[in-house]
Amino acid sequence: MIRLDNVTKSYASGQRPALDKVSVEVERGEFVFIVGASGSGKSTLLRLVLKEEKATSGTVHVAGRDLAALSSRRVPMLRRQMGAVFQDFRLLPSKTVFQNVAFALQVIGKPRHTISQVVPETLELVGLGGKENRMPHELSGGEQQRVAIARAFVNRPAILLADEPTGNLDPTTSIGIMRLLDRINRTGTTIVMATHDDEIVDQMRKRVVELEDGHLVRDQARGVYGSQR
Ligand SMILES: Nc1ncnc2c1ncn2[C@@H]1O[C@H](COP(=O)(O)OP(=O)(O)OP(=O)(O)O)[C@@H](O)[C@H]1O
Repeated sequence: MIRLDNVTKSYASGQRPALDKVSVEVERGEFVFIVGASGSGKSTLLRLVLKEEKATSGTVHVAGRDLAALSSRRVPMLRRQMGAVFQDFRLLPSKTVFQNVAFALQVIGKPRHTISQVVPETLELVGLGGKENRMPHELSGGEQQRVAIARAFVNRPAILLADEPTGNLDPTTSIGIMRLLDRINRTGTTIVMATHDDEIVDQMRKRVVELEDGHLVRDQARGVYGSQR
């Protein structure tokens, strides 16, 4: 589903690369944590998969396509197969919960009757049934992240990328968000999540890929946060 072969990403010459000769493969339906200290390259890895950044060398394949060979015309097609959620939620503040989620379908041209059916279903799935008309500022942090997850998942993408999705949430709320991501993963969606949250990684016992200064230093099935090398 996702494959990086010997990928190096340098943002500026003279600086050490953000990723240095990283090779990793994620199969369809997997749940993978990317862990590592601040600056180790986690977000860079996710941005390469989203084709928001270009690898300096090496190749990135997503859903069978070499991203370097993908014309800019085809990028929207690629992005439709991926949802992304972030630490800071990134909701549209002047739109309701419903409108925030519906927007993701409007921009890809889905008809109104589909939107009016799929958005409430997805809000129900993430535990926000009945909150369609709230504004983002009327929601707790955990609820705002649920809206962001609904927006990322409403088009049922094959891949969900999450960059520190629990970074702004307290531990109890974070557990709820992880349960939701786990449920989405069980529907067959591949999930790659960058995180600093050791408790969550230790509880979930999923595959753990650890980065250190841009190097992949550990790839462990049913891993924990702390390195056991
Ligand atoms: N747009 C950019 N321009 C220049 N350097 C960058 C850019 N983005 C990231 N970097 C550098 O690349 C390295 C890896 O950053 P990255 O954001 O991928 O790390 P991270 O592991 O996600 O960190 P954090 O946990 O703090 O988000 C860092 O040294 C960072 O300063």
